[in-house]
Amino acid sequence: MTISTVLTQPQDLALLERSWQRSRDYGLLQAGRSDPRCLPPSALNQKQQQHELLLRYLRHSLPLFEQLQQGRHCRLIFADAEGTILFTSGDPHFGSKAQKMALASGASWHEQSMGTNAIGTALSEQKEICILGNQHFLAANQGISCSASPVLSPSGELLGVIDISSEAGEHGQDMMLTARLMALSVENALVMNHDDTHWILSLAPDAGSLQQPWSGIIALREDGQLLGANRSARHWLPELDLPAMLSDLRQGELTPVGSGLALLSRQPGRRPASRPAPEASSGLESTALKLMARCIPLLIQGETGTGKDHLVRRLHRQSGRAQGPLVAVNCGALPAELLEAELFGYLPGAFTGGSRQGRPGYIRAAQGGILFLDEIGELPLAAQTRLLRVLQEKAVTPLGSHAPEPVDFQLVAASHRNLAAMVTDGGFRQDLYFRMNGFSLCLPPLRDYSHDDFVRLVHTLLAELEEEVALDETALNLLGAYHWPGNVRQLKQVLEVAAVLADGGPITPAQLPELPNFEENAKAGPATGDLKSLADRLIVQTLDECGGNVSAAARRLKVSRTTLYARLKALKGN
Ligand SMILES: Nc1ncnc2c1ncn2[C@@H]1O[C@H](COP(=O)(O)OP(=O)(O)OP(=O)(O)O)[C@@H](O)[C@H]1O
Repeated sequence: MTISTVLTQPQDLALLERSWQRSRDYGLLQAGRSDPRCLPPSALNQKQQQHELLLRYLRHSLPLFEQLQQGRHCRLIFADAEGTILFTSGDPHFGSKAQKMALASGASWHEQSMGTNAIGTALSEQKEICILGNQHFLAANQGISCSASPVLSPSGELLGVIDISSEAGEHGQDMMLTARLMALSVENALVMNHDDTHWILSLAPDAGSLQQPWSGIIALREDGQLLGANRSARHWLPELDLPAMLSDLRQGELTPVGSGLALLSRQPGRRPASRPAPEASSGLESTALKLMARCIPLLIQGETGTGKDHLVRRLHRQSGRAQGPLVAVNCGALPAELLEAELFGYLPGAFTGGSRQGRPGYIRAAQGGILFLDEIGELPLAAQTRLLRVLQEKAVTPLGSHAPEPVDFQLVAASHRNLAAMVTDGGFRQDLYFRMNGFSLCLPPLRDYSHDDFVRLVHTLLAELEEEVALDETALNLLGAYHWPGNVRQLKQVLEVAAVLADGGPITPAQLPELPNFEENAKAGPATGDLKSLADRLIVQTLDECGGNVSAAARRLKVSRTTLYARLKALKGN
């Protein structure tokens, strides 16, 4: 996707008219209520997890927002590509009570439910947009003004928008610029911190613009393979021979390239290449890669948080299609009525409410790369039939067209649902199931990991943390005894929290956060329960074995005496 960086003026009447027309076609009434659809907390949490890196970088850029909008009554919002708000910050007093609720996390600002608005319209038009007061379609939203700027992934997919909303009369043009700067800084952080990044190539027309948020950034692997680029660098890519440049360029020296300048630097804090890669291929992965080389579809099954998405990204990086796009589509997150249009694309005017230019669709966007259909079990039957035809004919016919267009992509599908059972129940087409299930991988839940695999994963996750941190054996054993209903996602979060609490020292049982005890899923045996009660049992047992000597027990537990006394006091209190 390319984005115009020219500020879209509010008087872009053609764009507004298109959006108002779509709002009417969605059946909305101007005088209607502004009640956004709201996600339940579990679904919101899942979406926030999917964007956890992006949200982390957004939080890191908050000082920029605060500095630029100091004292203004406005809110900063991030909404994902479906228009769902995943993050808000800024003036908590801005807006009426209703507006506060409508601008809260979980609310959807897709045009379909909210009509013309900066978030939904920026997503539909895929460009920066400012919607002022009465330019909103719903009268109920006309008290606010908003500016939204799209955020792209390192491979150019639309991830969502950053929006700044204020009272209608208090909206300055600088808010659009702030939203754009925030979007650029988040995009740049995503490119620079791409897993595996060893080299950063900065590009700009002159030395003064180098390393500004709007200059080009390309992330490269140790061997010069492209990992990602920000939106400015994408214009330069066609004229660059990256591996050759990597051998010619000297680190830290400004070098003329085409009509501009390039600066090569090593990613700060990048660990030496000799350190084993945390994602060394397992036997299963190398089998999957061999099959992918023959374009055989893969089906990945596993509970939530077991690492399906992570695996697909690893496979993409190691596959012959690494230079091609990885287009990830969550079939469960797209509204059913939009799914076919988004997946298969459509011609201009194919249906009322569609973008005037038509859309290529995700399948064509995956040309030469991988199409990852997550939650494939949520695909409606009509879309299943269409997808089957695409796989059989290796061609896609966009909505409104009769001319099939050849496509070449690797299909990887994933589901946490039992698809075979869905086939039996008639919820999933059997022929599609067989067609896309060339090879099936099942990712085990964390509770079924062997001790060695669990320890290996813990070390991989620790190695990914920003700061190096050690984990003592008692804490490791406690973690191993827990049943991890949220799988790798949950373990990763626990380690992140514990690392912060450890504050530079090793993680000991004292730093492990309290975890929910979903007993029904717990491992059998005496070592079940939440971490806190496991830790308490261990403390009592150790103290017993040390004959009540607190100093000896603290030494054995590898915690300070003060920590042990504090735990004992809390235990007594209970
Ligand atoms: N092998 C791994 N190494 C390091 N991190 C991992 C690994 N597997 C998963 N993760 C991390 O765990 C979290 C959850 O993984 P992921 O999103 O891939 O799970 P999922 O099975 O796709 O979940 P869902 O079904 O809920 O979408 C992510 O933050 C991911 O980076």
